[in-house]
Parts: sequence; structure tokens; C-alpha cells
Amino acid sequence: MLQTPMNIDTAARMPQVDPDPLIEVDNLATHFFGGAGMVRAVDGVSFTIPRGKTVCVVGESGSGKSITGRSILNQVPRGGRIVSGAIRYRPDPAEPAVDLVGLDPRGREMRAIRGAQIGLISQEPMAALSPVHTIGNQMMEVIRLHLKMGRKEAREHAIETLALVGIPRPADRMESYAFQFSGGMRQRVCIALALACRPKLLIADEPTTALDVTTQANILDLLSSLQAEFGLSVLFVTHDLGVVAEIADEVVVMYLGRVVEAGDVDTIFHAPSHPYTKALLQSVPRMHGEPTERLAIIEGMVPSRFERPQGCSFHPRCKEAVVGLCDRKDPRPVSVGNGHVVSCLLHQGEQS
Ligand SMILES: Nc1ncnc2c1ncn2[C@@H]1O[C@H](COP(=O)(O)OP(=O)(O)OP(=O)(O)O)[C@@H](O)[C@H]1O
Repeated sequence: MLQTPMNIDTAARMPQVDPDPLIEVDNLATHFFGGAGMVRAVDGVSFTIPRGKTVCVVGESGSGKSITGRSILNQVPRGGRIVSGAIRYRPDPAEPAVDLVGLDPRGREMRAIRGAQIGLISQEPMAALSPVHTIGNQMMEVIRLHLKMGRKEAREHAIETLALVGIPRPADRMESYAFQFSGGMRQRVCIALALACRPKLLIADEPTTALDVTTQANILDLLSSLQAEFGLSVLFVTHDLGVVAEIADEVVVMYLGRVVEAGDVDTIFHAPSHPYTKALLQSVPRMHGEPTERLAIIEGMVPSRFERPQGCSFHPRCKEAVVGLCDRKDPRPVSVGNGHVVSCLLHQGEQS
């Protein structure tokens, strides 16, 4: 655990509603179709990614965090597809947005965006790196493909990018293979690959989960400094609220494919509204708590991925659920001010 939620610098992070986000995810639905039934991995999700900010997507396993990220890349795993909604991407505020959902996932336009303007780093660097090509060749391939540079210029750009992410002796390491790097250094190489074309958005899917705590802290520091240097937007997928407290500007809390609460990090940690968000926060160890205090656990199991409970999906596990309301009515996300959105029947009296 890197930091408890209590350590957030509240003054530095005032709530803001961005009128001109880089990405606007609007009622996105991504489903999987298989013999066992249909899975609504992402089921009507809306949120924005502001320019130069970090949005953390949190939730338990299976809540749809990764598939939301993959949907933005328009690269949904086999068996799944985006069935509705829009992902409006606006790299240049002076130009109209492009709806990524409307682009052919394998088409020229999407391939020009993916990898060049939207980069991905994931939990397992080995899966992202080729074991049979040198790091230099992999870097140069991406750079030459997207930035149309010649060999010499691409090599210099690759070395410069490896140096930027803290690879020592970058010119020498161009000749190394992935297995010749430690776990932390390998993740730095992945970050270099994702940043090689200086993207607008970095999607980071649990990039530090497999690393030890010190290396994890170093990678988070690196991401923060790169973000400041390049004005990057970051979508950070994680189940670790300590990491969220460390890096998030905004937080999107997901449960069973839906957004249950979203807002700036200060609001989510200090004034959460949704019972699920409160339960998640209560399950995090605090440095200043009584040593004898027991950690709260979220009662019950995440329901089957094939069957959404009737009413509010969280009601079977919710301590605040009201019989006759929460087991009957499906809540909708409601804005409660300053970019704070809550999807809970107990917070939408005005809508009931
Ligand atoms: N390739 C796939 N085929 C079928 N279902 C899938 C596939 N990938 C994901 N799903 C389903 O979609 C839902 C959301 O998965 P997703 O990976 O986005 O969850 P997550 O919140 O990122 O969880 P985790 O933290 O465990 O990665 C889950 O029910 C999952 O089983």
C-alpha cells in the first residue's frame, strides 16, 4: 500500500467540470457473445477524460474496467464487440471530435490513432514485448510506422525515449531483448513503446500490479513526471485505492459494467455517496486507524456475470438497500453537482 486515502492534498485538487475533454465516453455498451450466454461487460458507461489529467477506473474484478479501456482503443477481445454508444475523441480542440466507435477497428484511421495517439501499457510487459526482437527494433518499427521517420532519425528518437523513461545506457540497451530486463525496467520499456509517438492519451491497465512496492512507486512517479512533461491524459485501470489516492485527478467507480459513482478524487475519497464506493473505501487499510480496528469487507459475492440482479445491481450486497425500492428499480446516473455523478436510488429522490 503506497498511501492511504487520507494523505490526499485536498487543496490542490478542486472539483472541476471540463467543458472540453479529450475523450467523452457516452453510454458505451460492450458485450461478449458466447455459448454460455451474453455478458454485458460494459453496460451503458459514460465519463470524460480531461486533457492532461489522470482518470482512475476502480472496481472489483469483473466490473468492466479493462474492457472499458479496450473499448476506447477499439480493440475488444475476440467474442466481444461495442454494441452501442459513442467514444468522442477530440485531439485538437479546434476540430470536431471523431467517434472511435464509428471507425473500423482494423481500418487505417483507427490504426493510425491506436499506438500513435492512444498508447497502452498493461499488467504483463512480457505479453506486450516480442521475445525475438531487440527492444531497439520494436521501438523503431513503431516510430517508423507512425512518425514516418528514416532509420537514423527513428533510432535517435528511440534512444531519446528510452532515456526519458529512465533506461540507463539507452543506446546500448537498444540491442537487448525483453528477457534481459528486470520486471520494473521491462515496464519502463513498455512505457517507452507506448510513448514513442508522443500520444495524447495513455491507457494504463493495472501497470504496477505485478511489481514490488518500491518499483511500483517508481513507475507511478515516472508516469506523473511524463504526464507533466507531455500534458498526457491518462486512463488508469486499477483495483488498488492506494494507487488511486496517489495519482488520480478524477475517479470512476464501476460495478457490474456500470458507473456507480464518478467525481474528482477529493469528493470520492472524502465525501463518497454510493454505498459501494463507501464499502470499497472501508476495505482499505489506513495508516492512522486504531491497530485493533477490523477492516470492513464487502459482504456477498459479485453476482454471476450472465445475470444482473433485478433493481439496483448492488442491492443484494448493499447495507443501505431499501426493500421494495432497491430490489425493484434500476437507478440511473444523476449529476449531483461539480462533475460528481451518483447512480443510487437513495440519491435521486428528485428522479423517483
Ligand atoms: N474475452 C472475454 N470473453 C468473455 N468475457 C469476457 C472476456 N473478457 C472479459 N470478459 C468479461 O467481461 C466482464 C468485465 O471484464 P473486465 O476484464 O473488463 O473486468 P475488470 O474489472 O477489468 O476485472 P479484472 O480486475 O479482474 O481485470 C467480466 O465479466 C469478464 O468475465
